[in-house]
Amino acid sequence: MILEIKDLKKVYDGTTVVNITHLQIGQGETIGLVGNNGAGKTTLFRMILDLIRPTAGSVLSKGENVMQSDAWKNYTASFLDEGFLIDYLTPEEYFVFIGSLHNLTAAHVYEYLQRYEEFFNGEILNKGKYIRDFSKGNQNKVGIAAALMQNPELLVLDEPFANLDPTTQIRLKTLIKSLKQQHQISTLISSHDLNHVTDVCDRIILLEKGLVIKDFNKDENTLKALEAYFSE
Ligand SMILES: Nc1ncnc2c1ncn2[C@@H]1O[C@H](COP(=O)(O)OP(=O)(O)OP(=O)(O)O)[C@@H](O)[C@H]1O
Repeated sequence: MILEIKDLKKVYDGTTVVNITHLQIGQGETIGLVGNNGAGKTTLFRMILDLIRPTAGSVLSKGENVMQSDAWKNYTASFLDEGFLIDYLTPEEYFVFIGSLHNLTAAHVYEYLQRYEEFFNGEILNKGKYIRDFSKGNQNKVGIAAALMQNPELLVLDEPFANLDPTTQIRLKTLIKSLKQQHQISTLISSHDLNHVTDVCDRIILLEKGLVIKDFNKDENTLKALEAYFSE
């Protein structure tokens, strides 16, 4: 087990926005987190990454509380939003910087980037532009690729398909699936795209008003079941 959530609560202005009694995430699981706007997905991710503190409860990563240990930072990579990027760098500079945090040389980083040529679709590298001047979709590509580059054991992506063009969405799904096959990586993906999330994930967790309403392994009926749930 890589993650364990115990009695986790976040309360804003008297409203409980996350309320999860117990949740376990196993090694190698690809988990899709779905739920309508305001369900608490991003808040949950922020507590998993110790970006915000819970009102109560804890997140344990390999048994250690993420608020009290730094160990998880060595094997966890994430991209939640553009706040993770550094606007005044070019994508190349940003990748080299992130690589340096993980002891990757610039040469390693450039070698790694070649593998993502298709995903970048000629729009990211050698443009002579700063990250701030890229479109939102292309900024997302930079953030996602930088997260994948860290070769993490736990990968957390908040709405990675949003803002990507359909071609890149499909390429991202292929990337996530191949990562899963090659490494025992655990992945948490939030998404409003029920098609993509059921395609790529083997377990789906449905949040509503901060509560886990459903938690099930994917089978051939999952997409229909989710569509029925959300059309009620
Ligand atoms: N800093 C904050 N202060 C007050 N309320 C907040 C804060 N951050 C989040 N919330 C509230 O918490 C609830 C959950 O928000 P969250 O962003 O986690 O939902 P989400 O499931 O990620 O939604 P979306 O699908 O729209 O991204 C919402 O009602 C939101 O308004």
